Amino acid sequence: MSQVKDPSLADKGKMSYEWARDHMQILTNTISRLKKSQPLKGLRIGICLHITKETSVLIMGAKELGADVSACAANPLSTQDDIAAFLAENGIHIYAWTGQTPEEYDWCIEQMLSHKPQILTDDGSDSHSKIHGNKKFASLKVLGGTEETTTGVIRLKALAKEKKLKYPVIAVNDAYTKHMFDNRYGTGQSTIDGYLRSMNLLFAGKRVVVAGYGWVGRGVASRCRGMGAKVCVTEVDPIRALEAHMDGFEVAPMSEAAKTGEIFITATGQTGVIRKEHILSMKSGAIMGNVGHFDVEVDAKFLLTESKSVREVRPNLDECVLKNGKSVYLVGKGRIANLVAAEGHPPEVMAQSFSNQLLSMIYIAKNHKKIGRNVITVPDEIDKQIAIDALKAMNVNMDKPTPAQIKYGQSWA
Ligand SMILES: NC(=O)c1ccc[n+]([C@@H]2O[C@H](COP(=O)([O-])OP(=O)(O)OC[C@H]3O[C@@H](n4cnc5c(N)ncnc54)[C@H](O)[C@@H]3O)[C@@H](O)[C@H]2O)c1
Ligand SMILES: N[C@@H](CCSC[C@H]1O[C@@H](n2cnc3c(=O)[nH]cnc32)[C@H](O)[C@@H]1O)C(=O)O
Repeated sequence: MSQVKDPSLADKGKMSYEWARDHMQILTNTISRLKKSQPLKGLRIGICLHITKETSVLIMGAKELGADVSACAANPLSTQDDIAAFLAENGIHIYAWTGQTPEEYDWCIEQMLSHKPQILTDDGSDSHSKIHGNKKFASLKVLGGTEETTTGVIRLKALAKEKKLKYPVIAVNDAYTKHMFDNRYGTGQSTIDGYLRSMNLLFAGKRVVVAGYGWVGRGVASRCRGMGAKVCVTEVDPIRALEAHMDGFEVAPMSEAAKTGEIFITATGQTGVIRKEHILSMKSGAIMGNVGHFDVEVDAKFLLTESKSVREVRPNLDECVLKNGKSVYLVGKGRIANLVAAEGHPPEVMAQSFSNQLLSMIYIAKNHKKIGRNVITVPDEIDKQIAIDALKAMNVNMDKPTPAQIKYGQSWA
């Protein structure tokens, strides 16, 4: 009951799964610890995440804890086909392959939902939003859900604000052990990886423009600086712009940065951050892409449909010859470059995010009635425990406050 690109890739996928699993100690320890008690026994779990080697460790973990799992991709271009084949061979109902059309992407989400998940885990809220916006799924009885990323949480909070949210959701993104590490260090590294695989040009000495100085933007800007680039940040929030300035970055509006930038990376979750007028003012040779959310941060539609000509000059790099005669380049069709042009975040950082996911699924299973139709954060004790586990996995020791320090810290005198 699965649909993947090539089932014969399962053995390759198994090796990839094992490589990730062996570097996701926090997650695998949690799975081993809970295996005996089977906290997800008999539950149907629906997963709409990037189908990567790290995600396969989470999915196999949920299965080991007793769940019946159906899965689809959270992006039409991010599926690792060997991993999808491995999961299909291991009893997961999976509908995912890379290079989906928008219609196929939609169809796969619907197939995943056809397994009637009781707990729904999403990345970007495309499946949560389908349940809320499509009558076909109105009768689905979802006990609760989780959400992996910043933009997905924003969409769910908007539903809750309009009192339209149908079930409780845990905003996994909002855990400290998720956004401070995954969004910053994970995206920081995997963005460099994605851009390098697609363009294979030198960062050192280049003028890189990073749009957005949130968790993702900070990570990307700092890693680009580490590669020797001259980084300029664009922002709309005065506090974030001030922070970027004091972190030593140049800060400018996009209309100015566009004229001098050589590599552009958007990380805002917004729409129309790099627009037609910016693109037309860029230097010939400029390379742009996105690591925020949908393919609307950079105006990919303008580049891909209104250029004089478009050709893929390297994997995941389109040369767009504009009507003004300049050639500019788009990474990964404007979709998240770190997952489309590379393999997404490294396993160690996803171990933290996915430990939050797994423990949140279990929390929903036990507490969904108590939470009500709200978006809540990951309980503090889970967040802290993951930090403790991560330190242990990385062989890092820290101090404990002494009784005298605890007393001193609580005293007004
Ligand atoms: N590619 C990945 O693997 C990955 C990982 C984590 C998060 N994300 C996504 O990246 C996006 C950013 O996430 P975050 O956690 O950094 O969010 P955030 O809210 O911390 O930061 C977003 C920043 O963008 C700024 N911004 C908004 N509109 C802007 C504009 N027009 N120009 C310049 N700056 C603008 C905001 O002021 C804010 O500072 C979200 O869509 C999130 O879902 C992607
Ligand atoms: N559906 C949206 C979601 C944005 S992706 C952002 C999320 O991807 C997650 N992510 C990054 N790398 C990986 C990975 O390798 N495997 C699974 N998820 C990942 C990460 O936790 C982050 O919150 C879109 O495709 O545009």
